[in-house]
Amino acid sequence: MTMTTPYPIAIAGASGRMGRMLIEAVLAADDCTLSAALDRPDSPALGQDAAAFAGRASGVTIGADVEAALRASRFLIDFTRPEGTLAHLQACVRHGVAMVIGTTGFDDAQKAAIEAAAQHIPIVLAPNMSVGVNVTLKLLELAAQALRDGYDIEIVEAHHRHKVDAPSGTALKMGEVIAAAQGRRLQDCAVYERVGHTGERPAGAIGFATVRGGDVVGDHTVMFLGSGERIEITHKSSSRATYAQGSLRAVRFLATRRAGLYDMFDVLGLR
Ligand SMILES: NC(=O)C1=CN([C@@H]2O[C@H](COP(=O)(O)OP(=O)(O)OC[C@H]3O[C@@H](n4cnc5c(N)ncnc54)[C@H](OP(=O)(O)O)[C@@H]3O)[C@@H](O)[C@H]2O)C=CC1
Ligand SMILES: O=C(O)C1=N[C@H](C(=O)O)C[C@H](O)C1
Repeated sequence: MTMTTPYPIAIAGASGRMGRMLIEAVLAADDCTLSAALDRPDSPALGQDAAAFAGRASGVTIGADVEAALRASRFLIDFTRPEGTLAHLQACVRHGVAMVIGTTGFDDAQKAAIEAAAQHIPIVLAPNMSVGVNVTLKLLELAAQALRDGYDIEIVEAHHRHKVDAPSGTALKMGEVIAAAQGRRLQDCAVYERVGHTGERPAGAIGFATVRGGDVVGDHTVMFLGSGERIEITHKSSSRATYAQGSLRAVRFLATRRAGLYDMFDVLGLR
């Protein structure tokens, strides 16, 4: 019987909704080990055991020393905020640590910084790590090609009251996938707001609508609205565990990859 060394994984945003889900997933996976848990220097979680929220002891204390965390790690999974991810990115390049980035809400300059870092380390960047959402993106590619003419496209997403970015990274990715499948660019056709006397809907627009409230984990619906019929493609998340499991699949994928920027289509073989 051959024994392999488990992947040493640091989790950033350890006390966040996704951070906790990821810590549980890493502790439950035979091929992974929790090497470090990071939070902000002013976080009340510092000094606690990383699994204390679940009434368990992991033996890993939540800290704010990024350099020490990365010295002990081969991978960093980061679901924080764009500024946090960007700071961690530079540290990962210095330490040669591979990254799985789930954070959303990056601007163009921040995306360019991630692309530049991927020349030095392997990175999986995806606004949604769930298998179901990524299969939905493939369905949207097909639908967008077949429903190119005569169908108006609207994307509606709903999330919990704590979400800070809109539209969701997933909704934006859906828009990008649809636009690309139709030979267009999202920035040329996206409509993010409608208020007052808007006039008639411009042909070819891709509209976005955002709902925020309660504890909704993440719902996305794309409508293709024609004359006499409409097609709706919906994905609903009922647990954040799917994002955590997808992130561990991304770690396993990165373990055999050189520097480069990858996404969940690469991880799941959907390209
Ligand atoms: N790709 C995917 O599949 C998914 C992506 N997401 C995305 O992941 C991100 C996190 O979501 P969620 O877990 O719900 O958010 P939370 O607010 O629950 O958690 C964020 C964590 O990151 C920490 N943090 C915030 N700012 C910084 C910073 N500048 N530097 C370091 N750490 C920081 C927070 O600390 P503190 O509490 O002290 O602020 C907290 O621990 C969001 O962008 C969300 O859209 C979410 C689910 C799935
Ligand atoms: O903030 C969240 O919760 C989620 N964020 C991601 C996004 O912005 O698409 C993924 C998922 O929808 C949950």
